Amino acid sequence: MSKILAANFKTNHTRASTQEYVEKLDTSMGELGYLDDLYLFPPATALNNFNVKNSIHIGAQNAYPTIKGSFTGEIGVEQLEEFNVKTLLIGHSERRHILGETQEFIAKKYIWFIEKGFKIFYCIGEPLEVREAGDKAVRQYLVEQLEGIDTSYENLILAYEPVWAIGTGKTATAELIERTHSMIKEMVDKPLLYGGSVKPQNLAEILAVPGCDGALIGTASWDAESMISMLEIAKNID
Ligand SMILES: O=C(CO)COP(=O)(O)O
Repeated sequence: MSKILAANFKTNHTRASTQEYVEKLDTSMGELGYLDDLYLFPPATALNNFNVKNSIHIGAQNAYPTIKGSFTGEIGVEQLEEFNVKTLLIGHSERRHILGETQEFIAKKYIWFIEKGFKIFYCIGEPLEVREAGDKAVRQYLVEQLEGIDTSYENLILAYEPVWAIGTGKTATAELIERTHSMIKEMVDKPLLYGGSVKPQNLAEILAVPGCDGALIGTASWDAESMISMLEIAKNID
């Protein structure tokens, strides 16, 4: 099965640098003969109608469940439609833990956007203290993060991103990823990506894990050359 790669820019890149990045990636995908889908999540200010030849899909890192309205600082469907954006990241741990999104709000957002037909990348993952409490605690934590989420939705991609591995350089071991992915797959039968300090040096090992359908990459995706080298690695695994 072909692997899904996705790049989460978080609060990095400008409109101009995103344009350059997309052009570089598009050219390299052509040269490599990379035919799989690549999802990019630039900041909202860099969303655009990119003119690309390959399967590059642009998603939003966040949006408010509204077409338009009075939600200061937020963007809704009207702003996404301008750039043909039909893909959305929901449930990222930074939005849960730093921006304070509750499971109730996340579920409301999810339901709203699936009704609009959006492709959803839905993130789940436990903090360190839960991991240290063992598999049973992890399972319970992940079950709670799936509360109110219609997991039968056809356009759903899940991402398992343990909080302790995000931006820390501390990647989960292949064994732990395999065990946790198999636990999640028992609950939800959907494509499942791993995220958390994925980089060119560990991508091949991670993509080879049974039950790992791709990677959601933060830090190591921000540099176009680094991302291109990961496309090359993913292509050789297919
Ligand atoms: O949060 C992530 C992707 O959504 C992962 O971030 P890092 O790759 O920087 O650990």
